[in-house]
Amino acid sequence: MKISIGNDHAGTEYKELLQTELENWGHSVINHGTNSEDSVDYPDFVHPVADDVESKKADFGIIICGSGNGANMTANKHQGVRSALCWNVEIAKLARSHNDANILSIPARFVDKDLALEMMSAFLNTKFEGGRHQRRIDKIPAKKSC
Ligand SMILES: O=C(CO)[C@H](O)[C@H](O)[C@H](O)COP(=O)(O)O
Repeated sequence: MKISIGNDHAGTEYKELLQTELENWGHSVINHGTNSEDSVDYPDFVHPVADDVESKKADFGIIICGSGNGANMTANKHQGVRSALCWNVEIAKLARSHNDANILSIPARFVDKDLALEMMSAFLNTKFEGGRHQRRIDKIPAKKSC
């Protein structure tokens, strides 16, 4: 699969680890993240990932910042993006099986590296269940007021 990845300075070390693992698993990675630990602004590195997912240039996105929240909020501004902030393996599986999430947001300062890898594996290997969950995600987009 094609995976687009983005991170700020808080996620650089995790990005390097996750990118290496993704490539070992045979995926191709588009790296939009900073490669330095110098302070940067997460939207600059997350919007390109959401663009890739929105345009279907990538199958999935992985975004990493300190708490995962800023990255997640940024990604969810894009149409067709469902970004999920995850902090354990079960939540990462549910984000796919129930929410059909297409971006995984990882809080690098609150999960260790092994857990980040396990969540990424669970996320990429879990299928959307459809059915009642499809009906619900169809209702997520905000309706325009008159
Ligand atoms: O903005 C964030 C929270 O949603 C990200 O976690 C950032 O990584 C964090 O705010 C960066 O903080 P820093 O003190 O500038 O390193």
